[in-house]
Amino acid sequence: MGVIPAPMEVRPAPGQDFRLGPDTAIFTEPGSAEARRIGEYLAALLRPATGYPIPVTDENTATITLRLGGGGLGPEGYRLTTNVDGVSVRADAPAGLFAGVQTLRQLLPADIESPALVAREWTVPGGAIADRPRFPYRGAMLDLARHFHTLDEIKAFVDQIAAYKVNHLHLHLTDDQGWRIEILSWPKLTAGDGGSGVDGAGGGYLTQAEYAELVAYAAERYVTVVPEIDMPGHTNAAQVAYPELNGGIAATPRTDTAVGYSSLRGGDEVTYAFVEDVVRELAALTPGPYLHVGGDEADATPDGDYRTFMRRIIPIVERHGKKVLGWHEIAKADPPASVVPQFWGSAGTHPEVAAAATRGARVLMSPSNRAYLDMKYTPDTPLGLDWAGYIEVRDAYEWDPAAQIEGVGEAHVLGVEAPLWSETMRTLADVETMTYPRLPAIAEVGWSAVDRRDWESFRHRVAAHAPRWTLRGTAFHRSPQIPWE
Ligand SMILES: CC1=[NH+][C@H]2[C@@H](O1)O[C@H](CO)[C@@H](O)[C@@H]2O
Repeated sequence: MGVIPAPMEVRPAPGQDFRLGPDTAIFTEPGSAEARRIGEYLAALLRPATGYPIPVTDENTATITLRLGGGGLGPEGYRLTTNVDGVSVRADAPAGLFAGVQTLRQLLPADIESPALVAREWTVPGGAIADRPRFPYRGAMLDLARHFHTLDEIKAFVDQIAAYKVNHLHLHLTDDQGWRIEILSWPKLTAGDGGSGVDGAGGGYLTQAEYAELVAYAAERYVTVVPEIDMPGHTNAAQVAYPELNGGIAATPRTDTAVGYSSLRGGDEVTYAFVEDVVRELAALTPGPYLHVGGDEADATPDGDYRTFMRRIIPIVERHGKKVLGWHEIAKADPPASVVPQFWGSAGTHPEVAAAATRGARVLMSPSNRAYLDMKYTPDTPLGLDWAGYIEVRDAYEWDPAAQIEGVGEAHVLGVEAPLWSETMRTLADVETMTYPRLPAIAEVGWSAVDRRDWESFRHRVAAHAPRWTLRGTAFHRSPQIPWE
């Protein structure tokens, strides 16, 4: 069975396959609008290829049932049982139902992903699955600053990652080359398309209405949006728009990919008025619990200023009801335990991050030599960078988030996230080529128990996903490590 991420427990029941037919219907219990919406989502997945009407009903005669309650496997866990009479998905919460639906989707033949009718048998293998994630946070990050992606492209990306139970989308909205989110109280940030992007291509920005639409779209797929305003470094675009943020000197627009040269001025009160306005507006548009403040590569910020800055802005974010995420340098500001450092180094000893974990912080793991999907697969990969090394599929798969940093074990790990920095990626196809098949690998790293993970099994399972991506029009890299079908 080619399910990715690998479920916790699978008990096949030979001879108990369920066949979908023209009379197949989906039951969701009356009173749960969310369950009903998940039922409609599933029906919309099944109708095009099967050609069946697949009504969603609260009639208990349906053969596919989505029920809330009695799962006993936590907020994202589910139980999926299939026999000749039908398929039952049971979960304690809607997110678990949605996870079970993604598994059901993968239990059906790959042809189910076809947008057009495919005349064939549609069977679900008999058996029982009990499943729940190892870590609560499995994410992907899109860098909209270096090269912008339209709302529709980001929605397509959300559809794709939700299929692998990835439940967070981190949007890197601001950087030296561009500012990609409308802020009403600082309108010049997005004048001129928010900056032109790397090599002068890739300008653009999300209006607040578009951002709100994206957040809602993602939430319907149980993907939480995490917005990032990178500071105090990586701020050249803001300082081009507002010289007062740069001591009165207009910064020069940048389209190169250098880092570490820009900094907000920690000693100027206007800096904190700016942060307050930006955080206030963004927090109001973000139902998710996190706001990412960046904090990486603040080489132009004196250490003392960095600490002062972080100690002043962390309370601003928390006052607006959000938890702070920051790249792991934030740990040097001795932040409160509520702040989540996002680790982007490589495995080893990182005392400041370990100290934060000891104080009770949880760490989000994005080791750059494992999870950075902007790294080339091999030296001859046309797209991507190579400063963290080459990441073939096996490198993205064979690592343990609880064994990256000395002193940061299972209990300290919030989860995993795969960043896609976009210096060299301009189109959604570029992003997809770097994302597939490595993101399913990282999704399994974040979801599946260690004893359920095995490279030989994964490489064969992911090979069977290529027809799904092709039918969905998702580009992917045909890594020689995978026995593609
Ligand atoms: C956290 C972090 N800061 C840097 C680093 O990762 O590498 C990325 C490219 O791989 C680059 O785009 C980013 O600005």
